[in-house]
Amino acid sequence: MRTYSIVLLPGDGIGPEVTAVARAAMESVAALSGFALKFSEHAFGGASIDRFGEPLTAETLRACQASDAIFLGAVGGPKWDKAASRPEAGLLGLRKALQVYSNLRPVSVHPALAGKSPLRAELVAGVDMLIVRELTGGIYFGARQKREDYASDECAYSRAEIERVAHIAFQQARLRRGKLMSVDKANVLETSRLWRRVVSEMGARTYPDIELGHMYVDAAAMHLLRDPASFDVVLTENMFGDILSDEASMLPGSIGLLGSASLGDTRPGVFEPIHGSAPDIAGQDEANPFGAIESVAQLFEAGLGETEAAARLRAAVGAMHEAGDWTGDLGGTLTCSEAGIRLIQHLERQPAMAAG
Ligand SMILES: NC(=O)c1ccc[n+]([C@@H]2O[C@H](COP(=O)([O-])OP(=O)(O)OC[C@H]3O[C@@H](n4cnc5c(N)ncnc54)[C@H](O)[C@@H]3O)[C@@H](O)[C@H]2O)c1
Ligand SMILES: CC(C)[C@H](C(=O)O)[C@@H](O)C(=O)O
Ligand SMILES: [Mg+2]
Repeated sequence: MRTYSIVLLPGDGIGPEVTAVARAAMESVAALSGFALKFSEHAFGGASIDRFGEPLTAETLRACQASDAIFLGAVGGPKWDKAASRPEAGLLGLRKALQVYSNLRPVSVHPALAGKSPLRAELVAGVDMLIVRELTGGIYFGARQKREDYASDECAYSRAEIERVAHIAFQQARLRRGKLMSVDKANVLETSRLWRRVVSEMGARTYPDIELGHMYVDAAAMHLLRDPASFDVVLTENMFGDILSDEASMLPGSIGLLGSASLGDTRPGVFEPIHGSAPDIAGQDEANPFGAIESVAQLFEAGLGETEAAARLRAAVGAMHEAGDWTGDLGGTLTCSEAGIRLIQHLERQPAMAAG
């Protein structure tokens, strides 16, 4: 039987809560789809600081490198805000070490969710976009200085770093509606001027079939709310992508819904919901696990090539939306763990439904 090794990094706050649901869903789908998963779980982020004094140990990194795919819950929290090495540094270290330079964050609005957005239902109806965020460069990884009354963070990009993530975005656009919007701040930043020049050259030379546009990030933040359904693939650098994807999570109505795939040129990829550790609701079994579940669907599809398993999972989530089976952030009554149990019930009903 096909067997894959999966590393689980539950992390902190609601991370372990959504990871428990993700693991149960993975086990259920694997059994239904006829493959096996071998899990190993490791402390990561704040949990790893507490046990080992650092957010990402060499042993955890080795286990990740030897796996087929990594599922990550979330890291961080006020407890470690003053730690010498923060939980978030472990996350950045993992992304860099694995060279997962492209982060794919799909944003779509299931018809049953149209009334859940703070935007009018008719504005968000039909939203289906993919944010491709550069993940291992830019200001997150530039040189830093820190003195008592002065600090600096450098933002740098090379042509090669821009080209490799832009290829991913152009190729995704080909698989979708053929539109790519590159977002930068080329009216101010040198890195953005290079970004725009490189992406434009690639569009003209290699992807003339793709309808390529450019927007400044401030205008993009506005257009995302004015006409979100007009976006197909959005390509942007590391920090702009972080910010725009949290903004875009309000189109379907909750940050708890969005998943992501962080991919490099080889396995393993890292699959994680876009939200954080949510200290305000941690420990209360209130978190929405659907972002984690969407990340599992991406793990199956982009990480393992198990597309049928991903489809099963997404169909079960769709059935839950149709039934109004939601957690409190969407106005539902389910706890996080109840949502997980309900999801597995929907999954197990599927084959019978298909046969009947
Ligand atoms: N990938 C990651 O691990 C990741 C991502 C973002 C933030 N963080 C870290 O998480 C910590 C908290 O950050 P924050 O509060 O700015 O962002 P957050 O995403 O944790 O929470 C923002 C708000 O969204 C809500 N929320 C988040 N996920 C939810 C879910 N699944 N269901 C329902 N509601 C949800 C929270 O309750 C909170 O009100 C920080 O330490 C931050 O660095 C980690
Ligand atoms: C926790 C933080 C380092 C991380 C980021 O900024 O990339 C998070 O916000 C995310 O979106 O995955
Ligand atoms: Mg973020």
